[in-house]
Amino acid sequence: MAQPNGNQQGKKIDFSKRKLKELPKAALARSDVAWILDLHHNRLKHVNGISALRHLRELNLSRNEFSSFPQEIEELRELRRLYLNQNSIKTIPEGIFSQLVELEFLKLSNNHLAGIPSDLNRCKKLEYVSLSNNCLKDLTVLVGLPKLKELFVERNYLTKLPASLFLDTGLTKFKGTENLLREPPEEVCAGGVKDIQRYFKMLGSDGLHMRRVKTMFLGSSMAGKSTICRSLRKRQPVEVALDDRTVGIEISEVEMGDVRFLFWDFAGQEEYYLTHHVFITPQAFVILTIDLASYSVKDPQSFNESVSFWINNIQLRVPDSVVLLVGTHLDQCRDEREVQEKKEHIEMSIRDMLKERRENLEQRIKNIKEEQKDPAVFSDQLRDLDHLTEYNLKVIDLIPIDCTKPEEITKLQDHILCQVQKTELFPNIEKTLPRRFQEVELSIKDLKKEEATSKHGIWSFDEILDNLHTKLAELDREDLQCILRYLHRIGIIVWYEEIDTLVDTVFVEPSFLITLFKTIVRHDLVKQLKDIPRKELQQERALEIHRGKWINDLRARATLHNVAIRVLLRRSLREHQLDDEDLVEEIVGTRRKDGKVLQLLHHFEICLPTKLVSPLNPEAPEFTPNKTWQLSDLSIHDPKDACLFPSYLQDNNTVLKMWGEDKNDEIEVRVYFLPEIPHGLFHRLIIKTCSFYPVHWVGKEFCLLSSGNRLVLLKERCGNKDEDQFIVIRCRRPDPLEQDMDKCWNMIMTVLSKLMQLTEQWPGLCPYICTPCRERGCSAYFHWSDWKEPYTGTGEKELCDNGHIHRPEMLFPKAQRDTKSNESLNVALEETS
Ligand SMILES: Nc1nc2c(ncn2[C@@H]2O[C@H](COP(=O)(O)OP(=O)(O)OP(=O)(O)O)[C@@H](O)[C@H]2O)c(=O)[nH]1
Repeated sequence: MAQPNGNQQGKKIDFSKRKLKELPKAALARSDVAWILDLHHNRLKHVNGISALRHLRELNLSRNEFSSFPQEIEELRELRRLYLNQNSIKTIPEGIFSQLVELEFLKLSNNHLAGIPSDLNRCKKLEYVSLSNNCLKDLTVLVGLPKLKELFVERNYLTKLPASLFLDTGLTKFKGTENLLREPPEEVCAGGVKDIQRYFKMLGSDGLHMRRVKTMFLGSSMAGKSTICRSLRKRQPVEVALDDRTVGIEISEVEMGDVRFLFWDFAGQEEYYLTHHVFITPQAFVILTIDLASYSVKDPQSFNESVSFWINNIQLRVPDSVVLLVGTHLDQCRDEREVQEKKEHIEMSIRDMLKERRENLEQRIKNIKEEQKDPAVFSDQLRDLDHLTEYNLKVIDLIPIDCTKPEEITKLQDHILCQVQKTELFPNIEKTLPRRFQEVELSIKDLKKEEATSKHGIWSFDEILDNLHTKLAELDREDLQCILRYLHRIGIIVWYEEIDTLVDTVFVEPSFLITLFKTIVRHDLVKQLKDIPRKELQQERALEIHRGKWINDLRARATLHNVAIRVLLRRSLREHQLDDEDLVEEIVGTRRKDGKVLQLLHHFEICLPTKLVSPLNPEAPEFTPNKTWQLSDLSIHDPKDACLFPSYLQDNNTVLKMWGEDKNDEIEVRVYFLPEIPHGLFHRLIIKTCSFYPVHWVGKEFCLLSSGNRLVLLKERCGNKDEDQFIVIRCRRPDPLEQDMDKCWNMIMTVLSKLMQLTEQWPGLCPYICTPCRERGCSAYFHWSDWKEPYTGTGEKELCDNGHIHRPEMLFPKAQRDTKSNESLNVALEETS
């Protein structure tokens, strides 16, 4: 007979992770005293007999195989907590919840529920309800639950939230992303309960119905993005000079028909890609521009560079987008046949690409299902993969145009308008907004014209509030915060309130800020440094010899001196005729304080503040005898004198010299990425890990971290298009005879947690973790079911598919067997959860 897991405390019976198909008799044996029954991670489809446990307070049936709601639960009248998440329940009959009046906690996420029974409303003691990942369209049933504090409804089909769910209720936590919300829009919901309450209070009964689409123009340099953008704006062809390359991103607003388009024109030059992903946001319309004249159907590189690179990036970062293909330079193509051939080639190749990705995902799901020894262990991973297959990049056929002809611009405009009207492509283009939102938006537009600030559009929060008060008397602080958050999320303004030093700064002209960004992150930085006149150097107390050093350090170490950054920014401001010294200092910074631009670059992990002298090892003993090294506050506030930009790194020599040859007795973990490693991910991993481990060496595809006398090597392997792309994490212990691997695993797990945290910013990315067999030449590997879940193997040794024997501690962290013993993993888990 099945026995409960571990030590039972009388009131709790634990039968989790047992592959059970029936409720075990032993679970019912203590019906008089059992309070908690844990049956999660089994294969249950029913729980016949459970009604015997009349005093049950908590029942956990998550991760089982229920396709219908287990009716017998209605007999459990004392139930407080019920877990039925991660099953396949489609409906819940009426009449069950009306019996469960003591229920306080209900978890039904990850099922297929299309509705909630109306008698759920009788559970007046409910405090927590999770219904995420279902098919719900309406939440009215939940109105009037007096004690409801936390509600989770992400990934459903909700279009509208009931105002009475939020107004004058005790709700404190709400998550509702990835629905089809119009009222309130998702950008308001992202601000949490308080913003939703503000929204409904301001909405009243006469909300405005707005149709607005953020439109992002992506594509290679010279494809014609700016030409299209500017021509659509002017409603006639605009010729863009050949040397007028977009620097960063240009933002503009255009009204076409009854839709307002917010155009974001992204620079196509490679050096700018690193900062693009910050601004590529979900729920946007992407116009992928391709120069048809230079496109070649014979050269695969042509498709890779001008199409597949972009489609992959969009798919990784915003996998649910709508992409319109626009082919420019029609006038420079030979004839209609050439255009048709190229159009068909591009469309067909994209279809193949998307099909291949889908098949790859399906194959992986199939493999896991076939290989699985214990389905419960893999269920999280299967769910993530299933979720990835649900993403559906919608690519609209290519429209070829000649940007030099007025009628072609009109044709493109009509085509764009026609696409955004299609509800199957843009189901929630229309948003309901309180009139106050529009009033504030219009007033901010007026602020942009104010002479004193029109060139930079930088305002303090209080200045904006004061200014708006003259027009909108009863607008309070919280109202304005709620509206600014919304305007920030839709891309009208930039307000990074999460950065302490910028909480009071609102950029009403986002393109100005981005232009400043690009003063530093650009393709021709060395030339920019060379072009600085001597007089401007002197203003920052720099000499010619300093310039030489800046250029050398940039080339050799990818570091840019803070003085150089200040000189470049000053230059850029002067070009914008900005000379108010207070403002300049605020943006540029001083020797003692970083300016706003640098703060933002740090925040987005584009660069890492660094010292130019060799870093001291904080764990080394201090020189003074008998005195231990003090990690004083000084090391934290120590002003840094340069920034490391990993994107400017040229080679790997320093790292390779420090690391020497790879050895077999090191621990190695690999993280594979499907379809590929996103551009900039490795650079950001370098910044994340180097800010954690102050002793480090960096290279173009390598990074070496040191903690005490242990070394961890990170290596990016991009290979060519047909090879798997992965990141290797290796750890070398100081003494090969040392048996205790815990410290090595601590380092690896810290790096891994930072990497997994980063991957969350690319929702279309599919990581796969494994330990390769350490035997030289062996291609076998050990798959990690889930990096957060404990490894459940108990054997003394592990055998690879080719029969090579390994000690488990060389393959998996001890933390995977005993989570509590690994502090850094626990920190990592907290960070990522
Ligand atoms: N003849 C012709 N020229 C075009 C057409 N479309 C764009 N051009 C020209 O191609 C050049 C590059 O166009 P841009 O719009 O600047 O290209 P972009 O994609 O914005 O380039 P980046 O700013 O580098 O990202 C400009 O000189 C345009 O005038 C077209 O359909 N026909």
